Amino acid sequence: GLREDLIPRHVAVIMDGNGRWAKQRGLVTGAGHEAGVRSLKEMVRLCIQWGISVLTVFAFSTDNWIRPKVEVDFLMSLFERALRTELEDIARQGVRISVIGDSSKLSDSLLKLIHDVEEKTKDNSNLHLMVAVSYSGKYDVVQACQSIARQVKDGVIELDDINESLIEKELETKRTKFPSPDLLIRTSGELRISNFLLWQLAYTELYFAEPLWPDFGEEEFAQALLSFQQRQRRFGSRK
Ligand SMILES: CC(C)CCOP(=O)(O)OP(=O)(O)O
Ligand SMILES: [Mg+2]
Repeated sequence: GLREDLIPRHVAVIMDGNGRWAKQRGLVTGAGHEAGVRSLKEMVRLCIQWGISVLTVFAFSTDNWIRPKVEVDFLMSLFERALRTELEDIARQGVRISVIGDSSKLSDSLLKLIHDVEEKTKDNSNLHLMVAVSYSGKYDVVQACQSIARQVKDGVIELDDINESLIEKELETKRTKFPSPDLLIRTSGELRISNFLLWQLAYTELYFAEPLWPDFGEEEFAQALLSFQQRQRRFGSRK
């Protein structure tokens, strides 16, 4: 069974397979995304139950903007609907929500809602849920570089001040206690990172699961954690 002392502090999830899940059932893609929201709610409940501190989920990539407009519009309205309907539950569960990603492409109403939810939940300490929307690992590194270059240009820092910890202070994950995921889970059998967190995944244990995201529940999550607990993490050393 799961060992309390070997629970990962930060779990990252690439929630993949919503479209295939809907197709298998002869449903429209949107039904798959709605099932995906239900799956995320269950994952949040389990993270709190098992004492995981940070959960970062890939909800929409900068590369997803090229999907059909009808699907992009549906997903953006689903994010808004989910935030509004779940806000009470999230607050009651003591979940802090942060949204990371390139907000320049999001609607004003979604941006305002995100700001309100982040403000309202900023002191919650049960689980820090970071939702990556219009996010990509390369975007994250670029925005960090731009911020650091601006500080050098403005004379705020010297070139010699640029090091790994300064970059980590500029990445979008700067807002969380444990920025580097201990475990990354990707569902639906795809074996790739797809421009999710990049810098932060340097020593993350990778776990690929066959089930489609809407079918990834308590049993599947427990299996992923069990696999994590059986790994010997060396961080480059010789053991
Ligand atoms: C936007 C993202 C969370 C949706 C993940 O599922 P998906 O639409 O990529 O599903 P498929 O890979 O089955 O098409
Ligand atoms: Mg996919």
